[in-house]
Amino acid sequence: METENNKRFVFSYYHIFLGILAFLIVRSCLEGSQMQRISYSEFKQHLERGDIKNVTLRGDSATGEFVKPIKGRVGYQTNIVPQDIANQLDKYKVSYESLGSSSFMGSFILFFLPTILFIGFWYYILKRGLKGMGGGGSFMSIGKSKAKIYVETDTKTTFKDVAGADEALDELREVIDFLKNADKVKSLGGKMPKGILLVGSPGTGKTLIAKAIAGEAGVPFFSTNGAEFVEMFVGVGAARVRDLFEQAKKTAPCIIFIDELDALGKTRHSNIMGGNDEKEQTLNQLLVEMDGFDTQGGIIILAATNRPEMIDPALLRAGRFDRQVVVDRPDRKGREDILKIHSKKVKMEPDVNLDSIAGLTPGFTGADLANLVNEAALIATRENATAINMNHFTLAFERSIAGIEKKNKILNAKEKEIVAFHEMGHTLVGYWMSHDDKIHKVSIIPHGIGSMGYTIQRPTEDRYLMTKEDLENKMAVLMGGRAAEMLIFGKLSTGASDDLGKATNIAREMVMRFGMTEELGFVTYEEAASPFLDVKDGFSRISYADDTAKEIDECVKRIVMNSYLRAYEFLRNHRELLESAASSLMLHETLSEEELKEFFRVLDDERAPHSPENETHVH
Ligand SMILES: Nc1ncnc2c1ncn2[C@@H]1O[C@H](COP(=O)(O)OP(=O)(O)OP(=O)(O)O)[C@@H](O)[C@H]1O
Ligand SMILES: [Zn+2]
Repeated sequence: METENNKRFVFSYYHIFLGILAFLIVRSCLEGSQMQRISYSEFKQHLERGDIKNVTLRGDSATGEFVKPIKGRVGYQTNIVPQDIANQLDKYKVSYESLGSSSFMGSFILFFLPTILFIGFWYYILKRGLKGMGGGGSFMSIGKSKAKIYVETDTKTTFKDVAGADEALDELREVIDFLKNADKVKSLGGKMPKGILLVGSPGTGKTLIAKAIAGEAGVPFFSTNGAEFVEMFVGVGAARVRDLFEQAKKTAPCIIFIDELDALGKTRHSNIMGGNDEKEQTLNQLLVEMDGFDTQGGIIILAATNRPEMIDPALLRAGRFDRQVVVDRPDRKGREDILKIHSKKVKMEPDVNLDSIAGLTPGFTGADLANLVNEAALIATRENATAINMNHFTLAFERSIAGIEKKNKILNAKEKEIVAFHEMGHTLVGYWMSHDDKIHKVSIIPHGIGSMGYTIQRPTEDRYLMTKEDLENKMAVLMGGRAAEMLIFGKLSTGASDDLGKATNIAREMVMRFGMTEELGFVTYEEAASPFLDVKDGFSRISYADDTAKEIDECVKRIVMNSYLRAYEFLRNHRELLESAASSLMLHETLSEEELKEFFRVLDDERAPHSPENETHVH
């Protein structure tokens, strides 16, 4: 919203400029083309012939219309002899008026104002451009306060206003301690991350969380939007970034929040023509500012995005936004809590069951739920009800679901079932194959583009070396999703393509890089890259024969298939466990490490020794 307003403001500002200019130019052109310049004697001849219709006197200058067009001109302009003119006009009875001797102002407006406006306009643009490029410190103030920067010095929002994002909040708690005790941390020489990137779908509460951190820590909250920085004139965005940091430094400790960081885009490599200097300059300025201050000053920059892949890698490097916190869509319990928060602001009948509404709304974000409560309140008002009842909620739900389904990927009951089995397949195989790895969390809440649910496995220690067996286990875990789907539904779905891709890559590496197959021996078949050629450009040289290529493909296929069969066998032998775990996942949508223990206990009893894996994130 705010972005829009600001843009409109900026646009109209320039447009008024251009409008006046165009008007004046067109007007003077029109006048010029319709007006004939004549000498005073010519004028007197016309007077004699009765060609002159009227006369307007402005000091020494006279303008007016002919009775009928002469040489295509309807009017004339001439310089008069002031002592003579009145007599002449009276003699021929031509109507005239005098506008006094304001000819200076008149010609000033007519001739100089457009020029001045024009020069001023370009001067203005040039100066702003220069300023952005780091020139002309004396013009500093020109760029001030153009970007919409919101400052809240006394934020009332706290963590109490946020629900269903406990993990994200836990990760951010230390930031609050840091801001609260900025002085102490400083004296101890402690280090904090400068930038934290909140990643999550629109409406999951990223802005809310950032504000709540400021509220909890009791520090000012500067917020702005990445799109604010991208203007049509080079250098403006960079100037705004500088302003923002200048202001923030004065009020440290504080939080700077930049929404839609992705608006600054990934411009640096994608622009062959060298265009879009504006984005690049803005981005560079942000990098400079981030590198230029240290967190001991007590400024923490939070940024939000729902398209982390669009963010320039330079922004993610150490010392910048090197910490990422995922803000997920809320699970069932989270949704209930969010509903509780928002329904506190309205009046509700006791029959309203928030838990069952939470059950109806998988995939809804915090913003969607806030809207739902709002909508229900509107419906209740329209019905002149004294409080919101369950019926109002049902109506509101029906109204909002269509839009939300379109906007988000919301699973229907059948899809939910398939995804639950798929994810549980990963989870159980994962736990079985690698007992050292902790399964951290499993969820069927859509997580991002191209993935349905997810399973997060955390390695208990960092791994540098992996054995053949490790890799095979890893592949089996990846194949566990599809294996579970096949076992239960007997059908293939598209949900496993990401897994298959990852498993295939591992198999390829085993064959081609690690020399782990008997058929192809301890030989690497890596594509030999010349130092002068970029492998990614497709110019790499293949250092093996066509027959070998075929053999490699077959080998890869066999390895992947074997891992699939291993996963399938395991799940077939534990079908009951799979079913009960999947139905629990369907109900709760997310299962934590703690909640999974119940199912893992069954496996613990028959465990075979296995080795750990690296962290895998399988879909
Ligand atoms: N976890 C939550 N708990 C409570 N309310 C929430 C939550 N998430 C969102 N909301 C509600 O939705 C509103 C909009 O959320 P917010 O603007 O913070 O989302 P966002 O993730 O920043 O979205 P965007 O990516 O569009 O900027 C909040 O003001 C709040 O009322
Ligand atoms: Zn999967």
